[in-house]
Amino acid sequence: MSDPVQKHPYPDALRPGAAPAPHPLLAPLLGFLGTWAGRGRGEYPTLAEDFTYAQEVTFSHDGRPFLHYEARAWLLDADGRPLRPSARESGWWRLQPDGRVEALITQPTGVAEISVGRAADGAVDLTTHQVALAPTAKRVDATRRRYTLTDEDTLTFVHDLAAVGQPMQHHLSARLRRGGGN
Ligand code: HEM
Repeated sequence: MSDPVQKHPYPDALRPGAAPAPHPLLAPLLGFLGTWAGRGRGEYPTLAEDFTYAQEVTFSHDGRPFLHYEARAWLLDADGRPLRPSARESGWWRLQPDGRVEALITQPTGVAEISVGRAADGAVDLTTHQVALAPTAKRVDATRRRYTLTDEDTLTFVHDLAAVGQPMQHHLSARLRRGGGN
């Protein structure tokens, strides 16, 4: 006889005040914890048109010195209605002493990024340390990601991309609100 399946004894926390207590190294990014939703715009010189998208992002932790990160986007039509699923990614942001961050992020497009940067004053700036590509993935050379808490309920995001033979330049900008809405 096997034991009955138990509920996970160590669920993730989505708020700084929830159990488990956040690891002290999470301090610079405590304001990121939770679920965010909002809209953004994107472009790239290889694309015929700019696009508008909506996105949900979640940061959680289990008491250890890393965040679990998950983001799902979908494209919107000119009237703001959902058009189709778009980029999604998930990963782990490892917080180091002095606010250093090592982020491991994977995408279903066959791209795995390791980015490094710093977190301070509710902002983090990540640049590529290494990109690994699945054999059929499009070529991605590097990214730069900046996340900024402009107030406790607003997270802005800017993403630059060097890919498919193009130099580093703007791909995405978004403004997310805590718990949803725009
Ligand atoms: C909110 C997140 C994102 C959205 C909404 C988004 C949206 C798009 C869209 C609409 C396209 C055009 C192709 C298509 O229709 O699917 C595209 C292309 C592309 N995106 Fe993104 N993207 C996102 C994040 C990313 C990230 C994180 C990366 C890389 C790390 C990336 C790399 C690329 C590349 C390489 C292309 C192909 C360009 C080409 O072949 O000309 N995107 N993206």
